[in-house]
Amino acid sequence: HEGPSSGNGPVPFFGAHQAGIATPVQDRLHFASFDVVTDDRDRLIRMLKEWTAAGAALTAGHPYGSAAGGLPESPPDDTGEALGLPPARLTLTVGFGPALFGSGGKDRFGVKARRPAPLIDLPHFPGDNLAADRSGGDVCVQACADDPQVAVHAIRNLARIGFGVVAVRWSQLGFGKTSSTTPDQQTPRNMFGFKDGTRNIPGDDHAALDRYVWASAKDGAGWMDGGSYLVARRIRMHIETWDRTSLKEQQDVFGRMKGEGNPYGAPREHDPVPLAKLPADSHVRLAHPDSNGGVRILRRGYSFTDGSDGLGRLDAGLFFIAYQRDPRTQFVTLQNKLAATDHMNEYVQHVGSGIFACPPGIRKGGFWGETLFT
Ligand SMILES: C=CC1=C(C)c2cc3[nH]c(cc4nc(cc5[nH]c(cc1n2)c(C)c5CCC(=O)O)C(CCC(=O)O)=C4C)c(C)c3C=C
Ligand SMILES: [Fe+2]
Repeated sequence: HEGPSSGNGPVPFFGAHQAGIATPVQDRLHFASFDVVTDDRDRLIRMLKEWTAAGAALTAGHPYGSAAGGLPESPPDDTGEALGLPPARLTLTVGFGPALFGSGGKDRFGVKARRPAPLIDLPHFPGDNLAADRSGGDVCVQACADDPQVAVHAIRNLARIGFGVVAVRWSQLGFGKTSSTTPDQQTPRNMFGFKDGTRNIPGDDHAALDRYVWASAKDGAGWMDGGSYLVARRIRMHIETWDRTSLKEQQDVFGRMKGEGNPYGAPREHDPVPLAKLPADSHVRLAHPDSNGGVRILRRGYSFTDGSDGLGRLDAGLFFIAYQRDPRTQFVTLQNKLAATDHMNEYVQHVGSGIFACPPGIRKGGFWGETLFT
């Protein structure tokens, strides 16, 4: 796989693909969605160039500019709370939402004609209860690191640099990665206590990445060649209900055993899934490629717990992140299937949503979004 799978070191910032997609999953997430608050295309481009310079510094473990040695009369360039911390495998992944390309007769930044066909407005799915203030956005940044302070510092400083050009619309902290892109590691567990990420696309399976994750110029939008489409869903999990549910019912929901993580009808976690042995409405049977014409996605989600909800219930769940080549045939196909009959729907609800076109990797001397804006 690309980059180290543990340790405090840096993950390369420049390359053919953005880091944070196929690179090994870190422990922590700070995901931010921004609205662009100016109509000035040149200002937006200038900010993306400055974000790029900052991204290169921060992912290498350096402050962006001066944190404590600058002019006493000015606020420091860098806010400083990551001084002395290692890079912690920080990755920053940028994406562009549908609204950036304009709607109706408006073409805010002169890119309307370049909106890629896969960057759809997601349809309403049965059971969705989406909050506007946790959905959408013009630009997203996924910051992942093994230290939450490093991920939060990165988003905070990008927001600071972007003042006057972008404003945070919503953001989400995550912990306890729920999927692995390195199958040699132990599979992490989600808030339901189940191993999550067993059958994910591994970050070193280049054939599968080319087929299911990396967009291609052949798909229509040349500027997205080597990029990927990100779908994010804030999925609330009804923990208290789940915790009163029998072990058998919990296992029936997934069609996998809670301890080992093996599928019904097979002894080991990574054994092929004997689909006919799983309940017809189980999550794994419904999400499996063989139930969906071969469709696969790269999952890279995190658990979240944002305290309690004021009614004594944990405000917890899964911040689901999936990367794919075309959401129309991948996420939408799967979510239509799951929303209709997944047994898990008794215990979860989708409350936030976003879709973003993540451009290809940055070349040295280039900038985030260069292929879109030039
Ligand atoms: C639209 C896609 C998916 C959503 C939304 C989703 C939500 C979700 N999933 C879990 C827990 C598990 N999911 C597992 C497997 C799995 N899930 C999806 C897709 C979505 N999940 C896929 C494609 C797969 C793999 C299917 C396969 O090929 O077998 C598993 C089993 C372990 C694993 O393989 O990862 C668990 C557990 C939760 C809790 C959740 C929303 C809260
Ligand atoms: Fe799942």
